[in-house]
Amino acid sequence: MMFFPLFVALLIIIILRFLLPKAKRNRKSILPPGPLGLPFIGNLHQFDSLTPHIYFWKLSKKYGKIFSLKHGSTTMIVVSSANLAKEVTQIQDLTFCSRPSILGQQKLSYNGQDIGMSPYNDYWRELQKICVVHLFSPKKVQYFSPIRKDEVSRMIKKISQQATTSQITDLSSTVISLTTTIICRIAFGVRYDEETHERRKLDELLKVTEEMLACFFVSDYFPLLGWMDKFSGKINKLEKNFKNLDEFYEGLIEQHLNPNRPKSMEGDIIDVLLQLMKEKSTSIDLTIDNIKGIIMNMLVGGVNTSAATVIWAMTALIAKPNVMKKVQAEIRAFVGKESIVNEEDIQNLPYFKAVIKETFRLYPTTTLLLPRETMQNSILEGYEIKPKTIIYVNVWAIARDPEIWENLEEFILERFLNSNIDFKGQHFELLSFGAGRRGCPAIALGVWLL
Ligand code: HEM
Repeated sequence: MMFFPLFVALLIIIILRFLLPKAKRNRKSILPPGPLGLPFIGNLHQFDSLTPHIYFWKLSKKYGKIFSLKHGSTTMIVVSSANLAKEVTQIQDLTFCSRPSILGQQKLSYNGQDIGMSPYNDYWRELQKICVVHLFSPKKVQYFSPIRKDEVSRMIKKISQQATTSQITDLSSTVISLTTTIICRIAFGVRYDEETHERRKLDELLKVTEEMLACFFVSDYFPLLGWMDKFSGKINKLEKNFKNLDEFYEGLIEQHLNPNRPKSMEGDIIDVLLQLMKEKSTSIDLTIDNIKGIIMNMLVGGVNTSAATVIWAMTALIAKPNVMKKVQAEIRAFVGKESIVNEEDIQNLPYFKAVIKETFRLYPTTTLLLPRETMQNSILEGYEIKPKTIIYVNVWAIARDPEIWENLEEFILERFLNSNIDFKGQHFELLSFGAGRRGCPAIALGVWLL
């Protein structure tokens, strides 16, 4: 009975929409085309949250390289071509470079006090500067090189031992463990041994954090229905996750402030940030919450992206034994008796470099980049885009654009052997790290000097 007035109102809206002369409807339509949604919820009921990039790719086949959707009152635009990606991330970067405020992300980033989820403002600009100069500069990336070498050597030893005792190696968990350990050592100077209680606790904490960051909260689209998130238990889970993370960061910061801290903490990311805070050498007052937000970015932005890239590359090579043989031969010829490739030598391994590029093309880890939010009115491909519109760049679809790539579903290294296309944000057909102001600030760390 309670829903009857709502039902009548919706019915009237639908009837009016269809009774309106077509010309008048068109005149109102300044947005790019897109699938017809329902009143109030828009296209939410059609959304595929597990593989949104594939869903968007299918829509782009029907509605074009730029299309729009509505989620509640939020307008979303999806672009699926290299030219439009360039428009969004380079030509009109300043218009499209903010981030939407999404409940889970806001909470876990201390209200956007991190780098990734912060809106575009003075605060974000200063953090970006800190990243470029202090955290992920070529010198700093080089400084962490012994950590990467040590961890890769340990992994090789473990795999060799497993091979000699005929044990099966679980590639995914081995690689995820590697990237988690490296990021923990770089960010806060601690090595959590596998199979320890502390390590299992951290892995679980990260798992729930990823889940909360990707979680759908009704209140993001229907603020008046926020009670539904409480009712479903999501808010409780988010609060608990936040509290656990906060305690974890507090413990680490306390250890760093202790004069008897282990030597491994000297020069790590928390150490650098605490130093900057103490010196007051930045144009904003860096706070402990800022440091916590940045640590969260490193854990969330660094672990799974790097691991997934390695896992995809290995999967592609296993499926193509001939290509695998060629890459192995190139590496063995170069390495000689050494058991590990020095990072600076990767420049001399063109076939191996092509593996990385082709993996980034076919299996980008951040398939839609991070969502951008428009800061002002703008025109994109002739359409009028209002402020606070959310923009997605479908990198996964661009990698499947037949106007750019031949045999696009095939893992073919030759396409990169005699080409200058790279993934550093200047070639919009290969945007694995994004581009422009909001492009990945840790690209050098992400690819270890490639
Ligand atoms: C293979 C590894 C990695 C890949 C493929 C990757 C990819 C990306 C992508 C696609 C974006 C969004 C760019 C955009 O919206 O235009 C991004 C942003 C970001 N990444 Fe990475 N990333 C990697 C490694 C890392 C690492 C190791 C860290 C930190 C230790 C990191 C920290 C960040 C941060 C903080 C942002 C947000 C930048 C901003 O909004 O201003 N990433 N990354």
